[in-house]
Amino acid sequence: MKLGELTERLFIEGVLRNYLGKRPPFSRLGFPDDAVDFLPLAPRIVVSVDASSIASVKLPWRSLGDAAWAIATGAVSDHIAKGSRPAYALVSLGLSPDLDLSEAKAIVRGLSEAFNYYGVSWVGGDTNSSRDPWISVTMIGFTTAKRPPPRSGARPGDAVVVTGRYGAMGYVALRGVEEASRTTWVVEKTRRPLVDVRVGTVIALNYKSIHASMDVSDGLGFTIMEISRLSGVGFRVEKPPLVFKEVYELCEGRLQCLYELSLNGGEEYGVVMTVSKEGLGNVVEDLESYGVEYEVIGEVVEGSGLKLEGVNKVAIYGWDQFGGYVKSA
Ligand SMILES: Nc1ncnc2c1ncn2[C@@H]1O[C@H](COP(=O)(O)OP(=O)(O)O)[C@@H](O)[C@H]1O
Ligand SMILES: Cc1ncc(C[n+]2csc(CCOP(=O)(O)OP(=O)(O)O)c2C)c(N)n1
Ligand SMILES: [Mg+2]
Repeated sequence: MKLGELTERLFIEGVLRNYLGKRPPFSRLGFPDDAVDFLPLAPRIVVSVDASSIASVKLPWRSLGDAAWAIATGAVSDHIAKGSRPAYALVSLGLSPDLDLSEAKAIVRGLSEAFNYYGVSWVGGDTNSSRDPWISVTMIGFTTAKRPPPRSGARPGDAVVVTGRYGAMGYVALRGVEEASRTTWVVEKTRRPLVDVRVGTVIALNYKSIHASMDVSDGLGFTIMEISRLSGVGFRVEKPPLVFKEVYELCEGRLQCLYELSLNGGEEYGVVMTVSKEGLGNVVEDLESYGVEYEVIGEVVEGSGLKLEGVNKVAIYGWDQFGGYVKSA
């Protein structure tokens, strides 16, 4: 059956409502009301919206559910970088009347699985008709941090901490989708991108010493360049971030190769943070105690741009919604 035959009303009542979370504690409004309400779970409320057409994340080896998961993960990631615990999601869907009900269900299931994994409650949204299907996720989170770290706060002397593991999407970006689709580990690592929500807790605990922070959605190199540009500082990088074991094998210890694969890509949702020298010990201790994967890759310096120690210039491509992979350094 096509959505056009089912009607919006029956899709909402018969499908979507089964995936909505319980009402937030003490709320008065919720499905099927005009809006939702809730009590804040921490003093500072953090809100973001992140949308994407399904086509622009649908690598050939991703199912519709995987693509929906990827978009939900992108929305969670922005909160983590700001020290926020994402709690409630409102989702707008643009779906074609020609879409099979089974495909629409796969999208809704992918979103729901992601929200369950991250502990986010799907509390509302909006359903629309669109020829090119898209998903928009409005995320509401909370933080105890009095000053969530901005992109623009990096200072010379700060240590550069990068969480997460890299290299699989770099492989896709550099070698192309064709070759990547034949490479099992790349397919496995990129099918459903993951965010480590514990990083958000560490950032909230250490907000005083984390001067800048940004999530890696559009590529690690691009993210570093963006913090550099917005903070008016340079980055001196002495070692690559953690990469997947297959990347170590592939690069056979060649630094140039490790940097090329780890700095390019995107959708490898770690966080880049710059941390005061005095605060670094506590940040590292907290990352260790939560079992977060991280590496201290270098330091913030006076000047501008990204200087990689021990290698020639590495071309850096960032993901751009309009341009695809665009050279940024
Ligand atoms: N359509 C829009 N209306 C208002 N602000 C926008 C819009 N698109 C982007 N922005 C703002 O531009 C800034 C940069 O966005 P972007 O680089 O896309 O961040 P991210 O990579 O985390 O999605 C953000 O502060 C975002 O809120
Ligand atoms: C078909 C296809 N081409 C390219 C990519 C790579 N890609 C798509 S979106 C994206 C970045 C993340 O998405 P975006 O919505 O720009 O996140 P934001 O920066 O807004 O947080 C990347 C690397 C992909 N996943 N699928
Ligand atoms: Mg972001």
